[in-house]
Amino acid sequence: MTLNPVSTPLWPAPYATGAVEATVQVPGSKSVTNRALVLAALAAEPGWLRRPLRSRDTVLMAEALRTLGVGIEETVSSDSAAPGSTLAKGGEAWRIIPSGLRGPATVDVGNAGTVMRFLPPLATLADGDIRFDGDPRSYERPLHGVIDALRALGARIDDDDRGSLPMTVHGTGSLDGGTVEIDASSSSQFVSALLLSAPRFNQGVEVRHIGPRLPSMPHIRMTVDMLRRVGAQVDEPESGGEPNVWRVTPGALLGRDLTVEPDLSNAQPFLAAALVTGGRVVVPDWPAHTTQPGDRLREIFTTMGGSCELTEAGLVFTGSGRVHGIDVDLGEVGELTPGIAAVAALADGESVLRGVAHLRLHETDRLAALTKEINELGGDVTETADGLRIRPRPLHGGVFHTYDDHRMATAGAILGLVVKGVEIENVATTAKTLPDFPDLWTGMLDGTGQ
Ligand SMILES: O=C(O)C1=C[C@@H](OP(=O)(O)O)[C@@H](O)[C@H](O)C1
Ligand SMILES: C=C(OP(=O)(O)O)C(=O)O
Repeated sequence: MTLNPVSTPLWPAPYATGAVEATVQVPGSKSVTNRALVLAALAAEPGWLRRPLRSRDTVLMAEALRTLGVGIEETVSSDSAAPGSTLAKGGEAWRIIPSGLRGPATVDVGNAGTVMRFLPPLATLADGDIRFDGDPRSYERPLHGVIDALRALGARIDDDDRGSLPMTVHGTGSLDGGTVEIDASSSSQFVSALLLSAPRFNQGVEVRHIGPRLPSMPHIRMTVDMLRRVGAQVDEPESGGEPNVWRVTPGALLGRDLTVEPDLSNAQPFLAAALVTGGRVVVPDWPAHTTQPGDRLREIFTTMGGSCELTEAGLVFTGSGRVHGIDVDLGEVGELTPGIAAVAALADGESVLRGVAHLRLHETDRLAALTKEINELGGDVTETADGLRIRPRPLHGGVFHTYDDHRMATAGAILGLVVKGVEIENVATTAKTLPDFPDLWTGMLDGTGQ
């Protein structure tokens, strides 16, 4: 793929003149918010979503569901935490009122993998035609697994034989469901998409992954866990089922009251700030148990030189002043790769990041983008067949292009903390999952003496 840097406003990445010391309240998880919206829309009764993430990806999901007839009422309450929750008080709560799904309608997926993959199965349950369109990049991201599977399960989809967007799902109000084989090696979201709507398919679903290694298993665990919490019956490999096979039984879903955890993958740049400056960052409300892949940062950033402790105040992450290289398979936690690559470029030794070939089909070709942008600041990164080899070298300032990728922008900001003169092109792209990023970042540095 050719990377075309575009010319948009530059954001001078703040330089930290000392060790970062801060507490950062990280907004809610994109993956939890968008799963919860889909499950609530399919439920048999209204539900609540507290402290949802409000970002481009989640607003696109909410807007799409509204277009299909679902009621989503937004309230700002003085106490949006569920009773008994340890989460700080205040924030938003969304009430989701399911109703018969209907077309004709057009869904804008933007460049949200969760919207473009999770909603076509739901659209088969709508009465009428649902057209899906999105950003130019959404046309290039893999969707064939969802389209082919839905056809095999009884849906009619018009995609002009492209296997990608734009496309129209001709909803008939129901889907047979049944057994389907898919190759989900390019995105775990194919599996999650089919499972999430399956309780409403006439026969439920049996999804069999056939093909090379499936990425992002924690995200599939999150899907299974959230389905079970709303009353669905799911059989899966990790509870004694057949490897690579998931089964969902048809049945009504409950309307729940769910409080969204902070987005642990979006906690990454803040933890990285402590790591690369030898400082200390506290992330309140870090869950003791979670399916979020970002929880792996505790182990990965400890190997890279920091230490962490889960306390009443949240996760306390402390840098040691040294950053070490790492040899790690990130296949399960691919979305952490850009931030780990940025830290690795500042380490005292070589890093090899493996198992993430599928990142070439994320928001941008992340392997090419990281290689090009870190090298343009003086780095030495090479692409391997399934990842990156990073040999740290002294870096210098320059423009860090982001290619409409939120995680490229936050990776550039990590570098800018310790490399003077880094300018991030289009930092606004962080709005995909973390709209307040520039303010959160400068707020973190207030008092650090930048
Ligand atoms: O299901 C989800 O919420 C996600 C699954 C992963 O997708 P892939 O399996 O396509 O990498 C991850 O990278 C993405 O950020 C979110
Ligand atoms: C890959 C990502 O997003 P998406 O949900 O669009 O796939 C990501 O957030 O890193």
